[in-house]
Amino acid sequence: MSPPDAAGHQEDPNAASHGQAALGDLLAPVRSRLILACLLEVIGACAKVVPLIALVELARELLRDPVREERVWSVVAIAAGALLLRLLASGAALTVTHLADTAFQLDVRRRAARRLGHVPLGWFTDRSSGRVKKALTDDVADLHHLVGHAYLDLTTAIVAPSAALVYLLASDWRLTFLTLLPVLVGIIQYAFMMRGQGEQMERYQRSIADVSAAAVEFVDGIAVVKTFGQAGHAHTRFTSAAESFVNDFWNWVRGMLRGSTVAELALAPFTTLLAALVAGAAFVQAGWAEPADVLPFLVVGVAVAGPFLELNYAYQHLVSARHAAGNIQRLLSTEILPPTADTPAIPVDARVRFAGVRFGYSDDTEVIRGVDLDLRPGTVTALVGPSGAGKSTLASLLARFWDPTEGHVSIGDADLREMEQHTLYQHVGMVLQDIRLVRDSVRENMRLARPDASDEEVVAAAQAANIHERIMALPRGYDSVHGEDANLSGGEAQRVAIARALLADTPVIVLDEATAYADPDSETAIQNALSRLAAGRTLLVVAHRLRTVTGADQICVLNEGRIVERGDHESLLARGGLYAELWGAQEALAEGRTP
Ligand SMILES: Nc1ncnc2c1ncn2[C@@H]1O[C@H](COP(=O)(O)OP(=O)(O)OP(=O)(O)O)[C@@H](O)[C@H]1O
Repeated sequence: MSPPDAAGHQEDPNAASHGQAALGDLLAPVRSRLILACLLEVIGACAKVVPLIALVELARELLRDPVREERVWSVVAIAAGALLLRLLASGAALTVTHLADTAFQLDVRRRAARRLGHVPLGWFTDRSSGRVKKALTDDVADLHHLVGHAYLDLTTAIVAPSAALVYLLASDWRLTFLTLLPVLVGIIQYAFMMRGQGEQMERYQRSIADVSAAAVEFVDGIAVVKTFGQAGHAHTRFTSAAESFVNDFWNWVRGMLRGSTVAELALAPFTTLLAALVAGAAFVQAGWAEPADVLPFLVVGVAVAGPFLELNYAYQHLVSARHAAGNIQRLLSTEILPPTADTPAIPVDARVRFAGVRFGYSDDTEVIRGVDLDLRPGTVTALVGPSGAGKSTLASLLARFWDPTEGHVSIGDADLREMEQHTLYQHVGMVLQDIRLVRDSVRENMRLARPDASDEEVVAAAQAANIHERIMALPRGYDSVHGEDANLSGGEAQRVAIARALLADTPVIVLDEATAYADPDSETAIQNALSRLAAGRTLLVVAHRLRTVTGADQICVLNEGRIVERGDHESLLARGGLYAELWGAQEALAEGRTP
């Protein structure tokens, strides 16, 4: 399988448009619970309007002569009952949505864990880790707001005004129309303002992304740009992105300022009240209504206009939730390794074979262009060659970071694609250039390879990797936690990784740039550790310093994705080809001569 976004994934700018479908898919398991919650909220929203109507009826009753005490008490009881019902129904609705949200988050995180457990290891770069974090924390939090609150807010914002409207229409349709005229104006004004907002919103999001990118670039590269006296240049990039953001934002807001002031004024409860008062007074004067008939419009009219702004907020949440759902859905559909055959292959020995292997990170550039290579059990094979020749890529195929696009890689006659993951990693161990220690004790970091290893075995592996003394010098020895009280240098972390590989005791080992961090002191320690690791195993070493691999059983010189020379050190030197050239250049450098 080829990497879907190995070159670095850009967030899909059209995520929002795919978002609706994604949202539907993601929420499918909790849809019935959400419907139930919305139905409960409908009851709560209707009950919310009842006390207002009761207030009107109470006022009407109190204006009568004589006052019917019994009726007054029944109206009060209905109002109190409605309040209680509102509390219970909305409380129950909130409980249901929050339970649904918990189930939804668990489902998303489980699906993500299952999916990511089957994506190729090469997919996990810093950038993709950032995407995973964003999707599983920020985007899931955005959806929490939608699932937990916004659907209910939306329901109340639609149902409560509708119920109030029905009551008003039943009281007097002409007064209803006049009272709600400003609301109508406000809604039309809003609709007018919202035209083209999608485009503006996208421009705004792009400006924010530019500012973030410039800020990250500025902060990440500050040491380098300062070293080269270019801090001013990086600073200019950041300020111009920020200025362009401010301009875009101001143009957008300025255009909306007048319109939104008019709309908000028209929708303000005070305006509805004023309209009801003016229209009511006119109707009473004209003899078309009694003063008591105006009361519903003064009290309940406000309930129609008020929730409109809430409707707007709930809609905004829906829009951002769609965007978030798009991101989560893309993470959950990350391309995975094809499933293993029904009868998984098991290696018969530690022989490694690359047969006609071709691979590219993208369809248009091939990095490995037809490699045939045999690694006999118990031998050391070194991959050398110019930078960018494809050495690390070829080695990573043996640990199944990616699958070849053509040909195959096998261990003990078992194609890697036909092996179960755990079988593969029981056979192949890795010490890579990018050493990853997890935030846990040094002991547990080593035990990652074999959780059942005893303390004695851990210490023995650390001794063999020449790192035991250093670990004992840490504040809490083997219990020191990486990143807290165990701050290991690159070379030391590498020896921990070698100890881990020793503990894993796999018959095949991939070593990538095993001497990258070595200072002269630790180089000997690392080399000794490596010799112990190599003993009896099949080793594939990516080497930059040719001196470290002169003893290898076989040295393969890679150039532009092909093996151009192979043999042992002596025979390659005698041949006078690329290897001899690289050797000459490195020796000259080591001796301080110009190559
Ligand atoms: N994850 C990746 N995504 C896309 N391209 C990549 C990736 N890793 C490596 N490449 C590209 O593949 C080519 C081979 O890289 P590779 O790291 O395998 O070469 P190398 O011989 O190990 O180089 P070096 O000695 O400099 O480490 C290079 O052009 C590199 O830019």
